[in-house]
Amino acid sequence: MIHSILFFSNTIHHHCPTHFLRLSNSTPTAASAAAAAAVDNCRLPPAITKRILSDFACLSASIGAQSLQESFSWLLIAMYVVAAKRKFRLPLSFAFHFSGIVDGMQNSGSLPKSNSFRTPQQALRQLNCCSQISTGQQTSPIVFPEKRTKNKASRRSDVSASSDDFKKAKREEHRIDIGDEQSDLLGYEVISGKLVLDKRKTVKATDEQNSAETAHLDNVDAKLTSKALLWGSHVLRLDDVISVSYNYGLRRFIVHSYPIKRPSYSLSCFSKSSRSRKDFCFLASTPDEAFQWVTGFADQHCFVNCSPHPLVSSKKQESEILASDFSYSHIKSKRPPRMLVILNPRSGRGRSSKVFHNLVEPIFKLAGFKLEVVKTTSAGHARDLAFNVDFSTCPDGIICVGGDGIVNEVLNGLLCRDNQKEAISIPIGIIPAGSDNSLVWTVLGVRDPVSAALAIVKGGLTATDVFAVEWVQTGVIHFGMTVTYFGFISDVLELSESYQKRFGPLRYFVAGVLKFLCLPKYSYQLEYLPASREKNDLERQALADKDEVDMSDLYTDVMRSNADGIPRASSLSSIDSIMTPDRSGLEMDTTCSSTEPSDYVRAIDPKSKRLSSSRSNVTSDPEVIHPQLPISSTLNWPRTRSKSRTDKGWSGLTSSQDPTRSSWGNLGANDKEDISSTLSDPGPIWDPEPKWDTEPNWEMENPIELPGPPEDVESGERRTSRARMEESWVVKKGKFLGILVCNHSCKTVQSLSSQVVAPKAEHDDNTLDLLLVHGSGRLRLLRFFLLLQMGRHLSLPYVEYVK
Ligand SMILES: Nc1ncnc2c1ncn2[C@@H]1O[C@H](COP(=O)(O)OP(=O)(O)OP(=O)(O)O)[C@@H](O)[C@H]1O
Repeated sequence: MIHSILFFSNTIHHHCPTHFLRLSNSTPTAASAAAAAAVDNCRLPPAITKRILSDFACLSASIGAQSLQESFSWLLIAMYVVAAKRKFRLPLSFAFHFSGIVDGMQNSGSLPKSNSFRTPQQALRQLNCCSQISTGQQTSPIVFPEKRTKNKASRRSDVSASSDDFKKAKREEHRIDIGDEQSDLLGYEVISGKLVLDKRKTVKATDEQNSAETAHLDNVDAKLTSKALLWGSHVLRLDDVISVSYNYGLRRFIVHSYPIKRPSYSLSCFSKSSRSRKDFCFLASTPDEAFQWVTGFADQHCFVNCSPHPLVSSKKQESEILASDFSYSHIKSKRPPRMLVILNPRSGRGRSSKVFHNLVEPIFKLAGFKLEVVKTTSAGHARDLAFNVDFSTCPDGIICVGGDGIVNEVLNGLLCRDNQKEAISIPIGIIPAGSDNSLVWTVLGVRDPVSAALAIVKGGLTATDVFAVEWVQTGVIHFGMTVTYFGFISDVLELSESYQKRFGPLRYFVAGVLKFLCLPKYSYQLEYLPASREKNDLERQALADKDEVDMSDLYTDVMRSNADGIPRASSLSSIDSIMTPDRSGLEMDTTCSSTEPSDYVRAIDPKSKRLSSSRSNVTSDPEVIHPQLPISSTLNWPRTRSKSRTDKGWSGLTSSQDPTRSSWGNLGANDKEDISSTLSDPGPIWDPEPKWDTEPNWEMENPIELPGPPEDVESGERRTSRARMEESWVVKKGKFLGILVCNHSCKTVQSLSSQVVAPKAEHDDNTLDLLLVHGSGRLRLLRFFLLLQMGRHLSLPYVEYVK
């Protein structure tokens, strides 16, 4: 609405200058005074009121108005424009509320009597008409694009509407026009006609056959577009629709939705907007039209829960019904997805089960999901489940209900499987029900379980980089998607494990205080490869050389391979790239080690150094940066995005290259909860297309590039490129309070403001962002954490940020 009004005002400005001249004989002072009084009556926030009046002053000065009523129309437009700019929500009904205020003022004598107040839509329509005349073109964006599906409903209802209906429709006409003005935001029209919104709580199946029962109900113009259902002044976005319930042969169908409910302005400081279930029961004019409406929803990828006619069970009537009402073909709805739900009952202080069963499960049920729910019994259970699950039982994905820890376990379980190729393509859905849900908040901008469930129902995939951390002593690899720490935070997380039973979620605080009181000095040598443009170019070149196809291509392929065109099941995230352990581990200590940028970070503390059997040269100067060539030229070739090779070859290689290490599938004791749990980042853009229902075809050539050994034969050109990349390695040695390696910007979940830890980091940019907190001492540490809370930590002179 708001945007379309902005759009309209632009249209007016561009196409209708003569019209403005015609209106320029107004009385600005009287109009301003009346406007001030009317706006005041609306009780909007003072800042917005002020802005509206100043915008109105400019507007009326530039266009003028023939009458006070004209002025009010412009004033109302100014209100919507200001509200749009300020992201303040004026509901669609506000125009009517405002006109009521003006009428009230007129009746009470505070404004001169006038003809009926024109809504801005009417004013706009008039102006727009002029613009069309003056330009001689059809410029109005009001009109929906050509109907894609001609339907009987609209035509027939037009013809068959009774005169009463017609009068009612007339009454409602101005309302539906509001929806019309949003047409640019609402996509193309699928079907339109008359519908009755039935608000009766209990309705017998036979009631609707009796037209007397529904005669008193209002018949309104309704329209289903590719993005919303509109009726009267209501707009229901299809993104908020879960499913449609429908009985063949009836006029009635129910639209199940979870629209966002925003708190009223006065309460907006205290309560957040939330989603809650709303079912809208509609009656079409005929069963035939109802069928078409429901088919329209199915065409827009809404799940349709079709049932037989309620009387079909009654044998006596069956033949009659079949003869009269069941001449319909079946509605082709999307295939209900099958998923595994892994629920950590301990998450979120034991509230996760309640969250799932009360809030989330009903949504999945409405959407027809077939779920197998498994509750974890201990730490590590989720990883075992993901490691062992037969994908044919959950082809559409795994939903994690809990905090970041459970997601990380599932990720690690999947990536440790023999069939990684298939495993990394299994979508992971996340229902935030833990005490820390930074990943889903970070990557999708979703914090509440209902929105997360809705996002899963709607489909779409978000590709996410995955990094690997390797314990050099044991060779254990741990995967993560958020952040990995060295130094103080790492120690706190480790210590907190031992307080899990005693302190529960408070354990982080207890461990933090204890560690702070006996803060050690952390010395590290750190090696990293800064992400430079040159390096990125080289990498891109290398990838192009290798004819690389990434994950998104895979899903595109899957989409294309879908025979019936219904999109595939999806989830909140999928694993886009995997870091490989460095095969040259015999020569050096690495924490991450493929040539993905994330593996361009290595750090070693003295303890690791002692334990490590092999070590590259260490520089003696603590803060000296110098180029180094730490990697043998054949062993560190970009692998994650290169041509695929067999799964076994990949995991087998690690052990064959380095007998001291276990394979990738090592489910070692060092695997613990993702230490990303305190941090997150703002979400990416969803893949706009839902991807339900496409069968993955694992037999086809899988374009996912799994990590693998480098090509044996390399061109001289490539070798040169790599040598140049390796030359840029930076080595830092000294004391660090902490080293944070972030895969995304890490918005802190707890904070009210939206400051982030690593502002330049993104979840899918093939780089990791390093935050180096140099030095030692409690005061420094305290300052760092205090400024982190305010988002100003990067201003500290001892904090270094490297991409
Ligand atoms: N049934 C269980 N009993 C005990 N621990 C479990 C169980 N299931 C999973 N866990 C462990 O609990 C850890 C934390 O789980 P999760 O992140 O889902 O919840 P949370 O509420 O965010 O956790 P936190 O306790 O960190 O606040 C996981 O890493 C997992 O290893």
